[in-house]
Amino acid sequence: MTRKKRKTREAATIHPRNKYAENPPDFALLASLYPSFQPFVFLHPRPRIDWTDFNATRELTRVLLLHDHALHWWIPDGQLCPTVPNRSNYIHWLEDLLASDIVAKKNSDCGRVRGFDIGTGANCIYPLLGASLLGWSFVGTDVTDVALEWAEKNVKSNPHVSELIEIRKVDDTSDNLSTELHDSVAVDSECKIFNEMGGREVGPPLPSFLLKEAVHLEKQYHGPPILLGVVKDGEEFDFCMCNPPFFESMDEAGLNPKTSCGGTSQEMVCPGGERAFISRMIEDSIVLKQTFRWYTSMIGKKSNLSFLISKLWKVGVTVVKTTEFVQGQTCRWGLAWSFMSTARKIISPHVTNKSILSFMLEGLLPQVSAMSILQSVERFLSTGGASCKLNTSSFTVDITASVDHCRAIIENGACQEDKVASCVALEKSETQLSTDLCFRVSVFQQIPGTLLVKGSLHQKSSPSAGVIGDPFSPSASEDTIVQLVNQILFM
Ligand SMILES: C[S@@+](CC[C@H](N)C(=O)[O-])C[C@H]1O[C@@H](n2cnc3c(N)ncnc32)[C@H](O)[C@@H]1O
Repeated sequence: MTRKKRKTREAATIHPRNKYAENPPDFALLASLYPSFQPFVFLHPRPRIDWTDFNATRELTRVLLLHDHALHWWIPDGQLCPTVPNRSNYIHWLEDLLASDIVAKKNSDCGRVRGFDIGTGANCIYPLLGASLLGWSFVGTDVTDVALEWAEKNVKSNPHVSELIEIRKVDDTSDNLSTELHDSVAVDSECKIFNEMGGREVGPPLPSFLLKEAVHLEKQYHGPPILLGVVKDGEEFDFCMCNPPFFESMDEAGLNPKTSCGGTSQEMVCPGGERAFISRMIEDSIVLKQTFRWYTSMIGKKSNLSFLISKLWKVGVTVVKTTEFVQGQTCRWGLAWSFMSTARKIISPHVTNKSILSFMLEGLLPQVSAMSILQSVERFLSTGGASCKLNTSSFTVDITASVDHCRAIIENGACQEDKVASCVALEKSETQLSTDLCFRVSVFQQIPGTLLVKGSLHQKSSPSAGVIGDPFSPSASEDTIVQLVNQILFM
């Protein structure tokens, strides 16, 4: 890539609030201000450092943290050395996620944001940046003694933020506990599904496909606990973040000869690489659900990004967001997911007819098209016993269903389709089905990755339409439709 192209690409991807977006580090100025940095700076033909020299990159990080963030910082030889502009991008992306109303906000800790940094490292970079830039509080975890010792040192060297940061040791031996927790969830849920198929109502089960994933994923990651077994009872966080061990082996880790940011095998490598590590994070998040408003991780390989996104949709998250972090020739991705209910963007101010409701679906995979959404709506509702007509030219599905059908589908929405059929069949035999809802679901393609979903109530043949307090009143029906559409889309 030419320098000009690289500069344009970087400018396009560095976060606009990043301190270095407009003013990249000025090596000549820093060298004149900090004599210890001078020996590492080559002034001609333009000021630069040797990125393959660990001492140079560490000194650059030290002076940047001191000069721009008033942070005192150091790491021992060979530990992973973070680049400040790049790590700041992740913090600002999190800030955007937290500020957005995509998922409901938590009312924790008097509005103070609380984060959880998985694998904070000796450098403790994310808690230090998050606390100093934005006043966030953090729990930073790690497994190695050197990381825990130096993370503590880096926190204590900065009394202005030290109250905000707790360094927590991950107990290596507690992996059994985490595995047991996963196993007990799996067994418990399997029992629930078994009972339900026997015709007994025993509460909403976890979908069985999720259990297969859980068992499958468990086989891949055999490291120390990540979230489950580390997060304490009753704790809640606005987000977790993670720069995981990306690689499966040290050979793979040494593939970029153009930089030397160090990194020991404990920091860089885990069996199964980042795919296994983040898969375990996903698995933990299925159990911890709303303990975190956002679960996030950095991803190093694009192929893993698509693998993990499809995994997330399968386990029933409500939203997935991604971003790209580019620095120099390094490109990384950010992946975020949540189990919180998504805020529906109802376009009601100018819509007087409240029987039309619409909301946006954002952050969709490219392969999730308007037609694929409509086809899943049709398939899902037909299996549940509703009558559906898909119109491929107007991008609509017209649906006629009883309110009981709709409710059964909503209540059993986490079931697989074959389970829904049996749930609804059960309902049918026990319930008097009298009230029909006729509604249309339309899907409009917005910008790539964003669809507008509209649910409109067409007619309703209830004798008690409009009676206040009637569960089948128009507003209850609208609510039913919106819940139903949400259920279908996020199943
Ligand atoms: C790639 S380093 C990231 C360090 C730092 N956050 C950064 O961005 O520079 C990954 C870190 O995760 C730690 N780690 C590995 N497995 C872990 C686990 N199960 N829980 C917490 N930390 C873990 C490693 O010791 C290492 O410090």
